[in-house]
Amino acid sequence: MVIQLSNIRFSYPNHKDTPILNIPSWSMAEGEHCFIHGPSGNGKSTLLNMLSGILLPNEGVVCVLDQHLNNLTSRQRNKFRADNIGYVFQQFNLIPYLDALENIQLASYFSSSLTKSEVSEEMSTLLTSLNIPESDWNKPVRTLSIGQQQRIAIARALINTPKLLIADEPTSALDNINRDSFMTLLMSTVEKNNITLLFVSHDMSLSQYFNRVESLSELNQVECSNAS
Ligand SMILES: Nc1ncnc2c1ncn2[C@@H]1O[C@H](COP(=O)(O)OP(=O)(O)OP(=O)(O)O)[C@@H](O)[C@H]1O
Repeated sequence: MVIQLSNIRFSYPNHKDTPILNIPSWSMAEGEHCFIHGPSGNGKSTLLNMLSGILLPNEGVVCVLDQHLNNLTSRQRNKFRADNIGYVFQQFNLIPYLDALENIQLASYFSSSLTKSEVSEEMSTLLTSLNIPESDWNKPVRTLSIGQQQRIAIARALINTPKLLIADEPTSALDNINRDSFMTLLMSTVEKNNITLLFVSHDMSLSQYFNRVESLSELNQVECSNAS
């Protein structure tokens, strides 16, 4: 299993009496493309932060790629995340004054899986396959279009050849045309690289791209709804 959650309970330290997650059991197998939907505030980002080892549960076991994240120190979890998990964020989180190559290089800096020359080669391959013309690779990303920035964010998420890709509302800043081309590109890229994909969004129209669709409120048994 790529993800295995058992008896998870989580609440934020400053809101101990407000449980956010209560997940008895949930898993994802290698190669699955899973879409989890839920309204704003019902714990999607909290779940993703737990799967990537940024947050630990108060109870239960988080197992990713056969590694119990609970057993790792925070430093080990950071390394594990850099080596194994790609992340595409809602607001891209690119550094605006750095160019495409520098933004991608930064992600590779935290992982030891590739040498410097392998990183250069892989960056060229990814940017080319994601349709970013070479003439744009050295421009500050803030001067590129939103669609191009989004594609650079995919390249950055894939540079360390992750086995698991996590996407948190990555289409929220895109118009319909850019959204559809982003989704088509994302799905063909994960398919080609045999990457397991977990994608969360409130936008149900995106579910058509996935072979597994779940509602967070069904897998999360938390008693009172946090959704706003
Ligand atoms: N650091 C925090 N401290 C305390 N409460 C938090 C913290 N982060 C999130 N929450 C609360 O936890 C609940 C779930 O938040 P979360 O961000 O996981 O939801 P979400 O489904 O991702 O929402 P959105 O779609 O709006 O991003 C919300 O009620 C939120 O207010």
